[in-house]
Amino acid sequence: MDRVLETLVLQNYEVVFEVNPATDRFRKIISKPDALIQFPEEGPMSQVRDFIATDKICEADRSIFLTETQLGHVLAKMAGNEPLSVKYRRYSDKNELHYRSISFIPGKNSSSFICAIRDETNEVHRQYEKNLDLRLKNEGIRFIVENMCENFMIVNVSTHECTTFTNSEGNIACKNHYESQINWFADNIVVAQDRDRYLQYFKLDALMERIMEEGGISSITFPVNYKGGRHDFAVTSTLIDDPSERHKKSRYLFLCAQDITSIRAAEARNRELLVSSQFDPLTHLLNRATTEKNIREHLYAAKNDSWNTFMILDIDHFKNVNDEYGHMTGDEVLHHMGNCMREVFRSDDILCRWGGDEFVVFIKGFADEKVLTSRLTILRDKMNTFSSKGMPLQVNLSIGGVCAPNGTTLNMLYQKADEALYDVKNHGRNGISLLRLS
Ligand SMILES: Nc1nc2c(ncn2[C@@H]2O[C@H](COP(=O)(O)OP(=O)(O)OP(=O)(O)O)[C@@H](O)[C@H]2O)c(=O)[nH]1
Repeated sequence: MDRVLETLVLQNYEVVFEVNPATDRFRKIISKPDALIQFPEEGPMSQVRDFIATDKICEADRSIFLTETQLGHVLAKMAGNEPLSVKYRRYSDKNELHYRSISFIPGKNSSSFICAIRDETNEVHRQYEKNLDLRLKNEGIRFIVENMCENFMIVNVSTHECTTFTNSEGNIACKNHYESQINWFADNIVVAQDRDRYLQYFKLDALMERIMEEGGISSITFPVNYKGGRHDFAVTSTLIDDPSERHKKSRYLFLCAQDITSIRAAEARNRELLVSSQFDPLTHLLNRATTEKNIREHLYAAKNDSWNTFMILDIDHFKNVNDEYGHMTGDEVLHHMGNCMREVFRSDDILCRWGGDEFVVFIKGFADEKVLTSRLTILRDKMNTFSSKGMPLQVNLSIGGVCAPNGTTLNMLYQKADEALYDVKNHGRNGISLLRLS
């Protein structure tokens, strides 16, 4: 068998003919026993073409097959030394699509050429699967880059070769060596004070270990100089196996870098908003709405046999302070009141500016009048010694309060404390009255 035929056999051709172009007749040279079509030993070449063109060929491929396999077309191609292989698809008896080809190879002399038929279905499937994996992988990367992060890096952990995708600059992908890339970032964008922390974290072995320790994903945030300003970047890393290399698994490190500057700023704004919605800006005590909510939550959750204390603290003749010393001094007094309350009560107590010159203290699970009175006395002393711009200004407080078991509603607590306060106001102010509900 000559070399051409040997090659054809090795390449798994099912049927090989020698064709005489002068007579347009074939002579069968090789026919594998499992060949799909068993052709006669010899006959007109048109018989082969017609048979294939009618034998369950895929409709879309028929006319191109007939055109490309015409003798004139075949001879013209071979004269130009162009290899000619016509691909076509046919359905099997089970209606499965098979990928086949018919190839035309020049013979030793111009009096004959070789025509060979082959089934390529398995190869096409293998190629398709590989392409599908690659497509899926690329689609996945594109999705992540477009939707989740601006910058993305894939590192082959065996070769340390890395590809960096930069979405902010129009999906630029560049190949590099992992360590060079990390060093480039360290030299060019990472803020100097964080350089060591950054380099330490991104040492490949250490990072891979950390990913495993942290359950498959590791994240870090560090500041960078980027787009002409200081930005916060969050980098999230994970390890994956390359899905397209089934037999020889390669590990890849995926790193997503997200600019979280605006998210951080929004979080800070939200925190500020939350604080300003809960606190009184002048005294930094809780405002009335938050206090009512917190007290109700406590009353709802606390044990029924516990006792609480609710007190209203009112500055005496505060209107006179404003009128005599001015509104600014009045504000200073209110501010001072807030500071004194924080000094005297515990951080766990609910301290509130209820409104105007009226303050509220709610003490959870505590109702010892003696202790409370001594605390209130300290508070009154502190307010008495208030001075504005070196000028002493005596500020007196009237305090009404109630110690009550937990089942008492907030409305009832307020009402009883207000009655006690009214009593103090009616008896010359500057005093304390604590009721005990049973
Ligand atoms: N400086 C200042 N004054 C305020 C503020 N809020 C309310 N006030 C003033 O607080 C004063 C409260 O006056 P009143 O309710 O008559 O009470 P009072 O003068 O303390 O009189 P008694 O409670 O009866 O002793 C009013 O003049 C309000 O204008 C504030 O934020 N700053």
